[in-house]
Amino acid sequence: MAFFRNLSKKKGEKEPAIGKEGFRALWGIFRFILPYKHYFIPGLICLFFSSTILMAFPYFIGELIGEAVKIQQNESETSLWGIAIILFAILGAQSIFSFFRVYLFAQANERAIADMRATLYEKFMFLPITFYDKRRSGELFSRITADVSSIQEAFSTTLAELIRQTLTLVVGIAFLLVINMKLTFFMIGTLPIVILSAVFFGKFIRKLSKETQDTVAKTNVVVEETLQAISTVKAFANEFLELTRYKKRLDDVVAISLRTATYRGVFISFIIFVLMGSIVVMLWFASNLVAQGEIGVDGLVSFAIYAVFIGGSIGGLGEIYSNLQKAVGATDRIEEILNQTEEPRKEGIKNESLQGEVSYENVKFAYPTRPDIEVLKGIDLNIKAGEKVALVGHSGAGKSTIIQTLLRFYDVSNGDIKIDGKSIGQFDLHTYRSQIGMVPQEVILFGGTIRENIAYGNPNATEEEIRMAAKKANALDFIEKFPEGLNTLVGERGVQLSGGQRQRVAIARAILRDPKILILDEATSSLDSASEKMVQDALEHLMQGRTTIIIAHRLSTIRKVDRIYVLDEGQVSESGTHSQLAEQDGMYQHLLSLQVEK
Ligand SMILES: Nc1ncnc2c1ncn2[C@@H]1O[C@H](COP(=O)(O)OP(=O)(O)OP(=O)(O)O)[C@@H](O)[C@H]1O
Repeated sequence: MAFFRNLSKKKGEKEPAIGKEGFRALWGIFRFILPYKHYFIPGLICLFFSSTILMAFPYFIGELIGEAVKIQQNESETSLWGIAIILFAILGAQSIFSFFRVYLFAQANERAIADMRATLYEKFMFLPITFYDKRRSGELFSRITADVSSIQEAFSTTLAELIRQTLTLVVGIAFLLVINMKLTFFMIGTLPIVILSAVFFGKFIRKLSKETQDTVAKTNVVVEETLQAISTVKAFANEFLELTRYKKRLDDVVAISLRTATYRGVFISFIIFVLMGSIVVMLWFASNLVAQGEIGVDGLVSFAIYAVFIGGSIGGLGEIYSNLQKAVGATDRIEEILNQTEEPRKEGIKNESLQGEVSYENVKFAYPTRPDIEVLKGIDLNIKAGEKVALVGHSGAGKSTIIQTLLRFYDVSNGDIKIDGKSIGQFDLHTYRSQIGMVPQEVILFGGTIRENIAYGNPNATEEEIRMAAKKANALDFIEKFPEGLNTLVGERGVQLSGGQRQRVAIARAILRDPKILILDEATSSLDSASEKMVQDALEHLMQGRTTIIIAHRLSTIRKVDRIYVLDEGQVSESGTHSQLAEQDGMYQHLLSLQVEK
């Protein structure tokens, strides 16, 4: 039956066959178990005993029945109690070993799997942004969830099953040979017919199951998309359109599932016929041997039970193989991530406090995903410590790219970026980034409380410091209006706060961080004027005493900065104060005129 279960459980994905490499990968992932070998090895020993002890069971059942027949025929006077007690002793010993096998495996496994998840997560945290540019977050998410779970199953159930079934097979066949060689060879001769027909049909059914899974997956995409954008669906009054779309997909699912079910029905009845047929043939052959006196009733009973054990273990091998396949695939994908190079963690100047002088010297840069397109084409910037500058320019001119390179998300291919006269590559990454603060364009908060979100700027901050930061960010008033105050939950990604409120929480966070260099990516969508004023006041507060780089979308907010750099297609086309640039017949003037027209 395990074979049938396997078919229905089969997921849509197809894993490659397990080769030498696959086993090597699986062996490699075993390193996570090694620290817990003092649980794992005794677990293996218990598994060995629980499996082998059980193999004595059919033998004594045969003895019991054989003895009963002899008593009936007055050939023996022994009490059956003795054998029954042995059978109970076998069962008892088997249960104790099984319990410890499960317990010890779980002790090793749960810890090893938690270590594996932590190692992967640590990797995620320290992998460079370039890694994320090439991958979808949903895909990475499934590495730490589904793939780790497949490996967990392999380490706990699958491995145990593999050992148990193999032992059952080997010990079982050995017992059978002892009972009667002729019958054993006859059984081994009929087995391939059952196995071959199961494998042949099984493959066909699996293909159909995959089709069903794919169709179901497509249906799920519709639900996922519409739930994510439910406000858009409602705003366009397209509920019925979506419903029709979904029902159409459901019809497809029903059609293909029914087709698969028909074939599965044929398959199951066929297999049962072949299975039962082979049992009938076997019993016929065995009865002949009994009639000829070659085998006793006790031998026949033991034989039948061993045959069931062996049949079960062969049936189980299919499921074991497909689980191993899944685990090998998962291992490959996990190893691929674990082998990626992280951002440097320990190199460079540590604990140096920055002054905040920033200079770009002929910086050229292309994103690794598009190496042919140079986004920065020789940028020069000179920003003294404490100065406030703005970057302006058309969409796509390279403003955000300058910030990304300043944050060392990417290394530049040419030129140098220096802070306080030292190339940024010389600093320890943690020391360096912890002195840069950022208020992003689209503030995304973490789903906890307002307090946790502000404290993200400095996890060691005291309650007083958090309140002070909220006050300076003009956020304390609105926070205190919530009944829960700082303990108010912000909802997933901060959706329960307004845009302006979210920005002020982000400003409070930056104030608490107290960075030497501050990056303000101005929100493109404008807030209402009252809210805008509060955010602007909070930003003024935040900018005091720090080098500030503002990515400006609305030119009205940057009139007072020390210098404006106008970017055009990856180059600085003009720079100067607002009044200098406004008088110049250049791009800034053009941008200004565009905004006035609005
Ligand atoms: N991760 C990335 N990988 C590849 N190309 C990118 C990436 N990010 C941005 N680009 C490209 O680099 C160019 C500059 O983009 P950038 O985001 O720096 O412009 P921007 O001036 O900040 O624009 P906006 O005002 O619209 O935000 C664009 O052509 C963009 O398509």
